[in-house]
Amino acid sequence: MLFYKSFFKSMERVDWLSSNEGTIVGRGFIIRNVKKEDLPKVIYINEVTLPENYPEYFYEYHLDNWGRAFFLAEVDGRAVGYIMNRIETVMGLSRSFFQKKGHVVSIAVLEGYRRRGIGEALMRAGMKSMKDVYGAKSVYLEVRVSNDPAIKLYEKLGFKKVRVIEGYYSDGENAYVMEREL
Ligand SMILES: CC(=O)SCCNC(=O)CCNC(=O)[C@H](O)C(C)(C)COP(=O)(O)OP(=O)(O)OC[C@H]1O[C@@H](n2cnc3c(N)ncnc32)[C@H](O)[C@@H]1OP(=O)(O)O
Ligand SMILES: [Zn+2]
Repeated sequence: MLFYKSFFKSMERVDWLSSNEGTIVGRGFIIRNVKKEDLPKVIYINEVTLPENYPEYFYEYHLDNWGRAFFLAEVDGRAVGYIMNRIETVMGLSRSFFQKKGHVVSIAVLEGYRRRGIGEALMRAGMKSMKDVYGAKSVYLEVRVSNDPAIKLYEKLGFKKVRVIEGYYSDGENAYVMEREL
């Protein structure tokens, strides 16, 4: 499948061992698209890792509309991480007037499975899909100003802090908006 072949080539780290239809295989983990029956696992990971939680229909809405940019990471058959994205149409100042922008809505990896490349692989899979499948020209996200691990991950992938949103989170914490071209 061309999509996964070019994804394979685009990896900077050489930790992709093989790939086949619908599945990307990394070192000790696989990344694959989320199916409806996976949503309880995604919701579980979200609830144990992040204070930003959503009703089930919110996940279903993203799965129904941008399911090819919604990924699950598994280790030995256990769901350990996910990335949920959406595509928004914005008015661009250059190129075409209306431009598609990817939005990383939520990403998380279970605590015991961090620092082994899963978050980065989820981000790369999501960005690749938002660009190749959905035609996004850029991607952005919000992140707590105190969330160093996530900010480091995004900076490693070329995201830049573009602005601060005061009091973005329900506990009053500010968010950085971070963005990069695709
Ligand atoms: C848009 C949003 O969803 S914002 C909220 C983001 N999600 C969360 O904060 C949930 C809790 N945190 C997590 O789930 C994880 O820490 C994540 C998703 C941020 C990162 O997932 P991981 O699988 O640990 O990331 P991964 O191992 O791929 O790290 C990739 C790079 O990110 C950076 N990084 C990740 N974690 C850290 C850390 N704790 N300290 C410093 N740098 C880090 C490093 O540059 C790392 O590369 P390296 O290992 O070669 O140094
Ligand atoms: Zn957001």
